[in-house]
Amino acid sequence: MRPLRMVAPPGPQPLLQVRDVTLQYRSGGATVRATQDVSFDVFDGDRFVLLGPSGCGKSSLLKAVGGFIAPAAGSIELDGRAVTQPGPDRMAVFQEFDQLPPWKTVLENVMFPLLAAKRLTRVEARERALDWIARVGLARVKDAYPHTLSGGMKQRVAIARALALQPKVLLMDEPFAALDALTRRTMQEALTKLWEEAPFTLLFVTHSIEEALVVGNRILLLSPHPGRVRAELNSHQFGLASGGSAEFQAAAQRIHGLLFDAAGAPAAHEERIAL
Ligand SMILES: Nc1ncnc2c1ncn2[C@@H]1O[C@H](COP(=O)(O)OP(=O)(O)OP(=O)(O)O)[C@@H](O)[C@H]1O
Repeated sequence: MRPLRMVAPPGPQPLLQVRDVTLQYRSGGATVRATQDVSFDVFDGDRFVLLGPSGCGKSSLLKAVGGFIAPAAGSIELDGRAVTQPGPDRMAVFQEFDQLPPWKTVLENVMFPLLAAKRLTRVEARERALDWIARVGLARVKDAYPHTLSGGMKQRVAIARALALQPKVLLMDEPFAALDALTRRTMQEALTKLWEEAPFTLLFVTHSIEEALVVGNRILLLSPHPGRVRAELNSHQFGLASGGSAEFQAAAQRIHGLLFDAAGAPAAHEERIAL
């Protein structure tokens, strides 16, 4: 079945081009296919969400864009260059709270990649790190060690650390999934606010339909294992304030239908649907 392609891409050249990407793993002598012929474009300033059921290959796609795994078929280009390995132009934030070295303070954690990239002096790196720590609201705990911070605070450090390096794309793999509902909401707000203050390009993985609508301006729906593109949707009309609205609920229903319900599945031809 051909995927729905609802929206003409905004802007001329995509920053990130994913073309017909098939990802697979060797596991115990067998081949596990994670995605099949997945294509999408991400444009500068997009908040692009990969949404789909567990096991559809969202994390694998993020890892491939990160340069951690190579496609078995297809290509990934960032700014016109083939992605072949990890690089500081693609910083990642993961779900796990243990992604920060525990022996470094908040400030040292944020400074570390800046120093490792060797683009800034120590003084400049410190200044940049302090700025980002303040932007994520952690100035007060800049000298604290990760084990003294809450899950939400640790994720804020990880976000500051990633954005301080000014990557071309920020990769986020279910970054708020391990947080309680209230903190998750606060983190969605914090991320949106950071983007509004200084837009960056985001590739965000979630299996929460609501989170996809709130965080993303464009959403790629993937079918169950192995992941194929099911549909691509514009969701820029929704934000943090839209949560309870009838329009938001209807959009969430519609996406649910596209993902899980054969009756709600699109016809075998391209059609335009409004969220
Ligand atoms: N290292 C690996 N070795 C073997 N198979 C793997 C490996 N990593 C992922 N897979 C398989 O690839 C498929 C896609 O996994 P992936 O983690 O990318 O999906 P996902 O959509 O991110 O799932 P979830 O939402 O549960 O995190 C799954 O069948 C998974 O079991």
